[in-house]
Amino acid sequence: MDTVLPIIDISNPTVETSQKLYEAASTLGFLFIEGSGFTSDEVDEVFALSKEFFSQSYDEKQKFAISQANRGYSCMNREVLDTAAKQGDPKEAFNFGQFKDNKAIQPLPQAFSKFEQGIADFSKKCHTTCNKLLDLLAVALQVDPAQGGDEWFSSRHNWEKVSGSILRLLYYPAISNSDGENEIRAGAHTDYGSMTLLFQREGQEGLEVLSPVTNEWIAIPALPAKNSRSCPPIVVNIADQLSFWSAGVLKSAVHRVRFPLQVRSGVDRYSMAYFCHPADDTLLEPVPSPIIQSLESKGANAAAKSGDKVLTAGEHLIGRLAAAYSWKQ
Ligand SMILES: O=C(O)CCC(=O)C(=O)O
Ligand SMILES: [Fe+2]
Repeated sequence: MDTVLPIIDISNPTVETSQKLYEAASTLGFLFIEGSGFTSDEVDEVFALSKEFFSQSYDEKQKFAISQANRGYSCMNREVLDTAAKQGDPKEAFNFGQFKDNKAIQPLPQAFSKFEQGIADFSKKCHTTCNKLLDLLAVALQVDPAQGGDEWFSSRHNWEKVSGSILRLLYYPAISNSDGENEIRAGAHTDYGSMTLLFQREGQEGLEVLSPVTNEWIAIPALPAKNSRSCPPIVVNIADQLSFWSAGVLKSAVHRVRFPLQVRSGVDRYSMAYFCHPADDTLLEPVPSPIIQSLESKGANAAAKSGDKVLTAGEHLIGRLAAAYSWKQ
């Protein structure tokens, strides 16, 4: 199928798969994966819980208001993704932090606590999928075997270690106003972690990517599933920390959500994002890759090269969240 993004099948990955992934990651920074192993049933189940939670009253949801640890409910206009914007994003979200022994480390509303194990499994599967993609990127980057080789990235994303990884349910209610067509529902931003998986629903499009190649906004479709068992292709995007590690060779592209069709037809958008982060104590230092070293690139980690202090993943995240939620640091 022709789409604006490549669709990469990761069910039986080869060196060619890792090349395709690298190609997409180093140009647009966005791609679709299929053959991920997620079934439509397991994805639909989490979307159903999401719908149930967001349909509750404001007061009910606010009992789980987002904390500085970035867990819980973020109400309409709470988060300012584009920090240059005057007002917050007209969207709602619920963030699940890490799970320990399949239990959330945050209070959960009833809509979720009854399915805690299922959400923990889903979150872990997202994390495992990201680690599979990270290994494939390391193959393409020919990371020095003596320094971690194909597992250089994934060894920094141990599921058991404390990290900023978040499973986020998103809800963009249809807003009927005349200029709604241009309404920005999630301000332009890059993601903070290493990479993000995004689950969308057919007929509820809205994601747009600012192409690092042409500097034009590209509308990302929501594609149908390949067969009745598997879930629709999942959007994958490179985020800031992979860009840091790769001196900007892997692109953490700016993206946003803007309602085109939905507003006219009055359809809500539900999406789910898994923000995969390295362990908090991970140093954001250059990846030992001959490919990166051979490319002349002014990357986000230029500071590291100039001898400045190298940030840890945890330090970097605190700064970004403080800006989006006006937390005091
Ligand atoms: O809902 C979407 O499609 C995108 C959300 C997003 O980019 C984010 O939450 O970082
Ligand atoms: Fe994002």
